[in-house]
Amino acid sequence: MDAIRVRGLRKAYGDNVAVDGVDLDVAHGEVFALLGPNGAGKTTTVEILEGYRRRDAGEVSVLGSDPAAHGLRDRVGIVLQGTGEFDELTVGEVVRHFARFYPAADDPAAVIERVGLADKVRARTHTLSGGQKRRLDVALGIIGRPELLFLDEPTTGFDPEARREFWQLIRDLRASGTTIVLTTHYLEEAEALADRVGVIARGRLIAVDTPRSLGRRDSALATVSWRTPEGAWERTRSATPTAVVTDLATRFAGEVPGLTVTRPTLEDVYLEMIGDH
Ligand SMILES: Nc1ncnc2c1ncn2[C@@H]1O[C@H](COP(=O)(O)OP(=O)(O)OP(=O)(O)O)[C@@H](O)[C@H]1O
Repeated sequence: MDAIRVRGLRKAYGDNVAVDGVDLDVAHGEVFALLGPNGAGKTTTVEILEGYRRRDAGEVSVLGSDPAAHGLRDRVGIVLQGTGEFDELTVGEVVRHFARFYPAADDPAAVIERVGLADKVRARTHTLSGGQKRRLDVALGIIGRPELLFLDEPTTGFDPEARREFWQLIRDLRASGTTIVLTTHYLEEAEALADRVGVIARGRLIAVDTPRSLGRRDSALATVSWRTPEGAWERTRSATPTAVVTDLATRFAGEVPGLTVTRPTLEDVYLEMIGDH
């Protein structure tokens, strides 16, 4: 059985239909990224799966139960969009405090180390930087050793190095069997982490695929570009870029100036996809 199974999920706020008939399956051990523009319905969907929000219609099963009916607190970890502040408490106190809520909590010191806050154990949470607060949120999400972890825009405000460290943390969790559902606006993050991505636009799931194959990206035409002897840039789109490059190499009798061969990025296909909706 899948970790998550959703059929015909619907949620409206007054006249505003935020989630409009979403079907979704997430396998055990999978990392699934939900992409979509602001207001597309990602957070609403995820909050329904977490049991934080009630749905208007549809079937939802999370780890075999309906999140609206059953507490899954011990088995599910949740990182909401931006909290990370606990008044005068220190990082160590907050993580130790949350650890007490779980029957099989991880070691607080080890978790703090894993999220890269070891040198902030004694810092009061309100003194942390934005990115450090998000790291604390992540620590609280994983302290209970969840089977399933929800992360809503987990790396917003992270510097590039912190983002890479966070990606490694997610890979470690995946390797230990944790199922992960994350929302993100960073396409390279989805590409780096996700087994599959789902694109939500206006409350509908318009595509689900691997990052490599989304929008038939893997079979899209390649763009070959190079510089002519006169110094102008030339480019051509081709299904057989190797032949184009071979031909250029012959023509230039060796090195082709400024040669690049590119295919559409995940961001390219994503933008094209949501532009149509
Ligand atoms: N508590 C609420 N009350 C009323 N409307 C809401 C509420 N929460 C969300 N909405 C509306 O539902 C729609 C979907 O919002 P949601 O937060 O799910 O989008 P999102 O895809 O997570 O966006 P973002 O990328 O900006 O986080 C939006 O039109 C939003 O205004």
